[in-house]
Amino acid sequence: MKLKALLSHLHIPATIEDDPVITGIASHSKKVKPGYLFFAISGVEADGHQYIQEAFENGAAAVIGEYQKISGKGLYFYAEDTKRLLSLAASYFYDEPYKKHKMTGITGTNGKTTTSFLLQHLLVSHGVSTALFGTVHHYINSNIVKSSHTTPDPVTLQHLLNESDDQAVVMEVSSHGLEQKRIEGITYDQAIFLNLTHDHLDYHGTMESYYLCKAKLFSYLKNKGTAIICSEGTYGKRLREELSRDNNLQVWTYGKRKSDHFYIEDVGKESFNLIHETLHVTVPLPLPGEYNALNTTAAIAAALDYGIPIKSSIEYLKTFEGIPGRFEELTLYNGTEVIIDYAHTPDGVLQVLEAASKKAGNRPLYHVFGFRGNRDLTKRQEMIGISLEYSTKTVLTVDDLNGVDRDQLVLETKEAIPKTSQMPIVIADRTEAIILALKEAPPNSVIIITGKGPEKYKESYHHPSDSDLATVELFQSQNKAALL
Ligand SMILES: CC(=O)N[C@H]1[C@@H](OP(=O)(O)OP(=O)(O)OC[C@H]2O[C@@H](n3ccc(=O)[nH]c3=O)[C@H](O)[C@@H]2O)O[C@H](CO)[C@@H](O)[C@@H]1O[C@H](C)C(=O)N[C@@H](C)C(=O)N[C@H](CCC(=O)O)C(=O)O
Ligand SMILES: Nc1ncnc2c1ncn2[C@@H]1O[C@H](COP(=O)(O)OP(=O)(O)OP(=O)(O)O)[C@@H](O)[C@H]1O
Repeated sequence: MKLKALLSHLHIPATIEDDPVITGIASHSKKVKPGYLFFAISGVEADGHQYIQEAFENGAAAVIGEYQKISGKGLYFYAEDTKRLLSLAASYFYDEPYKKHKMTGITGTNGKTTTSFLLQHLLVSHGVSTALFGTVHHYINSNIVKSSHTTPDPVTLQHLLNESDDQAVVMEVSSHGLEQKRIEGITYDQAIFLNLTHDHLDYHGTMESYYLCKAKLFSYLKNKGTAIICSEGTYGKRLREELSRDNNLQVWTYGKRKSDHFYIEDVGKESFNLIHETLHVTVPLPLPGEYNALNTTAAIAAALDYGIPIKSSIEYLKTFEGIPGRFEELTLYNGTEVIIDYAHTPDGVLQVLEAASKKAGNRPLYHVFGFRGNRDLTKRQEMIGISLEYSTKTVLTVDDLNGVDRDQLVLETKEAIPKTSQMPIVIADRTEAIILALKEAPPNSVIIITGKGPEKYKESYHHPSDSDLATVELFQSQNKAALL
């Protein structure tokens, strides 16, 4: 692709004699190769304009930045909003690959991974080849691609969209992705709003700006595209009101009210009832909890928009195999049931503990979890409060340190404990904390470990294990051996 064509697509005026061939796009100076177009971006940690020289040294054919002028030599163009331009350029460079697929974007504080796995399962079961972008992994042309971000950076995203020969693309769209305009240059056929509750206030500042950021996903919908909105919660209702004024969209709501296009009732352990227009059906619950009945309804509604009848989706749900680290269950030799879950927000913890305590009934419920360093501190106290309310015993530990000293994180965690009579145990070593719960919980208890889900530990701990599941399995194998 020639530089002039790219600049003209981005509406950047340029009078240049040479028109070099652009061989790639980059926003990180160290990824620049000869012939690349480099975008200088002012970020949270660094300022890409400081790396322009390095980009030229690595062979950049040209640079686009937000400074009016730069010192030094090289083809430089001034423009506003390089984050947006980077995404538009990447989309153009890779031939606007969204056009090859039917595109679904899913946003919300919690449930993006769950809903995207469910929708992918329904589509694939119906014979629609489906790519997936998300936290656990990306999935392109039936191959798993490692994921470093829920919503990848624009160059990776557009490259993978171009690589994908899949008919459909189901994409988790994070608020960071939206704020950083990573999805600019994509038009969606359908977009799903799951919920909005307390998270990421370290980044967004207020719930209002967090909401406005999430709501932006719907501005990327095509004309007559479908908006699927969970109308539970104030923000879902607000979005429904705002979008229903837009005659260019098809707005479907789901929730627990008869006024919803898809409404649910009688959520049990195994199934729930779904009502859509004149259809009343019983749907198998693929994962426990009312929140998963809602996630499943979102996936069924999205599948219907793809032309998949609800009754077919119900059949397909019977073969859903679950998701790593989302209410993942295993039973110990002594009858205790262990649940590994990715809940890491107050609402996520509340929902999953409600489901776990229903499962536990009169049996003791132990809860092990910790906080990530350098992430929204304001949600911690609420999360501990919820844990203390639902669990027989709470064991607090650490999650990823993210550069924070472990003792410091433990101190911050202790400071977040609400002043209640029931004090949680605090154990700095995550493997020790899990093993303590496993040892202490009487036979036939329920133990829930939240926060990390399937992710590998980033820290090293006392016991030789690299994930919550591996720690439980280590304990299980040692104790089985002791019994023999
Ligand atoms: C806060 C945040 O989201 N930051 C993301 C953002 O970084 P940034 O724009 O702030 O970049 P920066 O590090 O300040 O650097 C500024 C610029 O200088 C450039 N640079 C920097 C160094 C250098 O040597 N040369 C160079 O050119 C950088 O490439 C960048 O363009 O853009 C980068 C490139 O796309 C991302 O890798 C980075 O993700 C960081 C690592 C991150 O942890 N992000 C998380 C919070 C995130 O995005 N999470 C969401 C899911 C959240 C959830 O729902 O749980 C996700 O979608 O994954
Ligand atoms: N609809 C929901 N409402 C509230 N909590 C939910 C919902 N769905 C899932 N959860 C809880 O949130 C946790 C994370 O779920 P999931 O991974 O599907 O969300 P996510 O939005 O993809 O999160 P992330 O982007 O951080 O990975 C689950 O393990 C569960 O505890």
